[in-house]
Amino acid sequence: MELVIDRLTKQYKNKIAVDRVSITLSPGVYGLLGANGAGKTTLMRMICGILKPTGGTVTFQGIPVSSEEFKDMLGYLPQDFGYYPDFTGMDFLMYMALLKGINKTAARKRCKELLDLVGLSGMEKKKIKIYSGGMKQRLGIAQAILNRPKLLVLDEPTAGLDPKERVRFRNLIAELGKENIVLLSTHIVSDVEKIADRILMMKEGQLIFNGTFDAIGEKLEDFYLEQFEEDGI
Ligand SMILES: Nc1ncnc2c1ncn2[C@@H]1O[C@H](COP(=O)(O)OP(=O)(O)OP(=O)(O)O)[C@@H](O)[C@H]1O
Repeated sequence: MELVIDRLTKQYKNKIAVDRVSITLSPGVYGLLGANGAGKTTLMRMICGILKPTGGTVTFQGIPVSSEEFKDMLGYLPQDFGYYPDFTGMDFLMYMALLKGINKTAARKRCKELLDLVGLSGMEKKKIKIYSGGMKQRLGIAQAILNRPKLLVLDEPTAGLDPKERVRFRNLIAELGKENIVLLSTHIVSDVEKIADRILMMKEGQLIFNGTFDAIGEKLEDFYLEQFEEDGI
């Protein structure tokens, strides 16, 4: 299983948000690090086939990500995911499942299974407006994996998670990363150092590092800060 990104570029007027990024991903968990504005969201949206590149290509299993066929293999949690506050967790997941074309009986079974997996069973009949930030994030992850995606893309999924929720999240991601490609973005080093098998780093639209955590080890934080030092971050 391979996600092949080849010279991927996105230009907005006179701003190059993603600059000739080339990388091939195979199953595992990838942590995409970068300061605000580095181009993480733009890159992820192109990988998901929802933003058209200015140049370059993205293919998954040889299929262009702009194709309908690819959508069945993708799970995506956007940064600013719109939850419906008056929906219950179960209603929301069912709604997402039906949108993804899962039939009602199968959807009900899958939603229950997922609520359990993300530790939200017991909360499924409660309205989302009373959920904590971490609970909403877990519901977001549940909707992203409804269709058992082979490629899971999570934009800043660790925002708002407390330490206990972080552990739960890490275990869930590690499990999903065994057989699938999981790409998650963050600007916080400690969020990915224990989760990701590989670290990718972006700066001003370019991929400036691609390697294992072991290759930099405990110095990841220092290394990361060095890359952004001149920007005063
Ligand atoms: N629709 C747009 N029009 C113009 N410029 C844009 C647009 N979307 C993003 N940009 C610019 O492209 C650059 C990369 O933005 P992007 O959101 O991909 O970064 P990011 O690394 O995800 O940042 P953050 O961590 O803040 O989400 C930024 O300079 C941003 O201002």
